[in-house]
Amino acid sequence: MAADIGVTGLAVMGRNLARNFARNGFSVAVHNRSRAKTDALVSEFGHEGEFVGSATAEEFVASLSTPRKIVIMVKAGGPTDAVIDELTPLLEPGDILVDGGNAHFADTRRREAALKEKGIHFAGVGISGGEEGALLGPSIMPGGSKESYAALGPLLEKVAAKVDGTPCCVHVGPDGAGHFVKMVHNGIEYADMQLIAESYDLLRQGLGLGAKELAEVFRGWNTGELDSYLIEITAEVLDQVDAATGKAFVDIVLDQAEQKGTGRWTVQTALELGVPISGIAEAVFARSLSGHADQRAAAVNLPGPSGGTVTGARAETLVEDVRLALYASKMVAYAQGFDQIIAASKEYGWDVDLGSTATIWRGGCIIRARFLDRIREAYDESGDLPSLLVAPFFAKALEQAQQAWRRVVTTAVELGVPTPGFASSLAYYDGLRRERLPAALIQGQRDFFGAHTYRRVDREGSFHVDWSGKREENPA
Ligand SMILES: NC(=O)C1=CN([C@@H]2O[C@H](COP(=O)(O)OP(=O)(O)OC[C@H]3O[C@@H](n4cnc5c(N)ncnc54)[C@H](OP(=O)(O)O)[C@@H]3O)[C@@H](O)[C@H]2O)C=CC1
Ligand SMILES: O=C(CO)[C@H](O)[C@H](O)COP(=O)(O)O
Repeated sequence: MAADIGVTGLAVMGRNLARNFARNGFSVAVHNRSRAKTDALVSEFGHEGEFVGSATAEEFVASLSTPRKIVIMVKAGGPTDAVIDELTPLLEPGDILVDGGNAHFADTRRREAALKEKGIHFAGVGISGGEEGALLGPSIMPGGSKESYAALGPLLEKVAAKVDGTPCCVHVGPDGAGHFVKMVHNGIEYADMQLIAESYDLLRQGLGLGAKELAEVFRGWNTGELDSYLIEITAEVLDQVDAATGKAFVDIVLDQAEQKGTGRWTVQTALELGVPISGIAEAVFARSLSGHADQRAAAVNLPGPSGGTVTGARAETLVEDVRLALYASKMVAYAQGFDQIIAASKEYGWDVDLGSTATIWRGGCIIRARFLDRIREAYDESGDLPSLLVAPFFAKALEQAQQAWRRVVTTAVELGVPTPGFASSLAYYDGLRRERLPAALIQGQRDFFGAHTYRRVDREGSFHVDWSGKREENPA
């Protein structure tokens, strides 16, 4: 019998996605470059559903019902191109190739355009949730044509996570829209993780709390507004004890955060689109700084406070203040991420629905959080919000949090605890709400040294001052 869907690339994500399809009643053709992973999947999990294992790409393609639907789950970049190149000559017009990896959206656009010429649909589909999500229900962000989604959608929606019965899977938009939204998801993931790490660091330094006590703090936070997957797993990580040493697990892990590239892409793309995603950028840079071990070792004795505990009234409110600072900074990260999606949607004509995007992030993915319901409501109520932060729910929450946020940044600065995420998010917030910014002075400087011209607050047009002459203003 011909299989309903194929999965090629059977490492942690592909294997579990294939099992998810099979557990949901689809027959699944499975294939991997090296045969061992295919055999292992069929022998270990064959009882979970109907799998058709193939040793070669030819067998794999031949085992699928037409039009073929093939999900590629391999390393992003060259490996994805290699798989596409191997499969394409075996496919027919109307077949659908899905890239479920973390591809750069520009690669997806290039691949879709090339395959379109051969009549093959190419859909870049963001998938989040890690190993467990792929098996039990990920958040799925499909791009590609409406036509490809008409065929793929029912399968993807069946295996996606569900929240209140709604699948965390909606057609995001054409060509690279799905992978773009997944990239921004990962950028927000970086920001959220950095903010949580700063909260942990400041409370540990400022109050002298141990890892187990901090696990309890995070567990408590997870019952309120901050309820989210990342807060939940933070408590688990902090609770973990290293079997070899009996120390807190977090204390035996090397403090150098790695990255595979999606956070960096988010920032690079934001720079190109001119969108200030400063909180996300700080999170990427904080990981980079952590990895500069030699510089850190050389700088360790530079002057400045190195921790120290907070006492008195400030100590009593620090946990709640940090919770509020985390909540407010997290709102900024999401607002910046959504701004970036809006900018790309306009640039590429994707028409991404922001409320639906918030809906698909409510479950299954790494950034799933209770407050995504509020984001969905905000964009459903007003699709052209100038910033998420001005939506009534968020404006009110920021009002309640902003004084605590300032106290937290002040405390961190006094203690010498680096909080780039909190500080830059607060600076972004203050920058947005400032009636007049010092950008006017920058314009003056630009006009002085480079005759770059400026606009006036009281008249239309561009102007230039003859700085090296009589310093008179002339229309540019
Ligand atoms: N891991 C995670 O939590 C998440 C990963 N992703 C993305 O999903 C995709 C798969 O991730 P993951 O499961 O972690 O696997 P990896 O990213 O570790 O990729 C391993 C898979 O890629 C295959 N592969 C590598 N090079 C080639 C090549 N040149 N030709 C053919 N196949 C090749 C490997 O085959 P072989 O066994 O023969 O070496 C193996 O099946 C990636 O794009 C990743 O970014 C998305 C969300 C979460
Ligand atoms: O895509 C993901 C989740 O949605 C991965 O977990 C993500 O790639 C991890 O990124 P990094 O290794 O850069 O921290």
